[in-house]
Amino acid sequence: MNHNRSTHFSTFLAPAARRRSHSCDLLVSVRSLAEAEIAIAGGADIIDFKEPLEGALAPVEPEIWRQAAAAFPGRTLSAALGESPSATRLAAFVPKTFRYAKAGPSQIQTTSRLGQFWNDLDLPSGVELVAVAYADYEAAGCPRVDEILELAISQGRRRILIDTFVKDGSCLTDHLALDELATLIDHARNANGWIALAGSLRLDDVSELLAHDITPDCWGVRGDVCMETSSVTALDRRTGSLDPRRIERWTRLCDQASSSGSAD
Ligand SMILES: O=C[C@H](O)COP(=O)(O)O
Repeated sequence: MNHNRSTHFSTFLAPAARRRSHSCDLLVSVRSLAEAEIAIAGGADIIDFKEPLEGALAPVEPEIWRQAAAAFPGRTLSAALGESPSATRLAAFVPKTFRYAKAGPSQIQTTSRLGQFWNDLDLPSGVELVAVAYADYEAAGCPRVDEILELAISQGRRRILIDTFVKDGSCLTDHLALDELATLIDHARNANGWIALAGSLRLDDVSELLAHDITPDCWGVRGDVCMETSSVTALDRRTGSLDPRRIERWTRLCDQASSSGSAD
């Protein structure tokens, strides 16, 4: 974890603001109904459908969304739509009982084009867009995280996910320093936003972030809840099978984070 890189942010606000009324959700990305059942049994709050083999935010087949909507009524379901133009093409197919849809900003170089991209997504009315920002924005060819957060706030969008675009083993904190993350969370909270952190995070990373009072509204994970294989590549890990014990460990950590936050 790199704590000492230069920052685009000038302020570092007090941790108390970050912990205000804090409760913490766990989002687990799954690629099938069978995986969704494992994630639900392990205590995940948000079941996010995506195909990890195809990229950071790649969609599963819309047929899997439809089956999930029928199989898991009452659960909080999310669909990864991919980047543009896939997201634009798929938005209207998200089942209306899904709660969230995530759309990636890669190769959209300006905030004005990104704002238009979001506005053009034809999501069913009950499905809320989660605006995604990539910590490795240069590799993704999109605006910086703080610019995307600002754009989301200016459009009245509450949900933002900070993820990584390149899944090569580097993680969120290799691209964003602690003070940057703290400032982003405070900024989102002050605008009544909800902010999720992801990006090849491991349990140890999350423990360390929590120890530094980095307390988002949600942690998102795929790779670290998959079985460890003999292969060491990050791609193999995140495309492997889900490990129920690891999901439970993440759930426990989120529960602890929620209870310590709500005591403030
Ligand atoms: O939305 C969250 C992502 O699915 C996280 O995936 P990852 O932990 O493999 O980076």
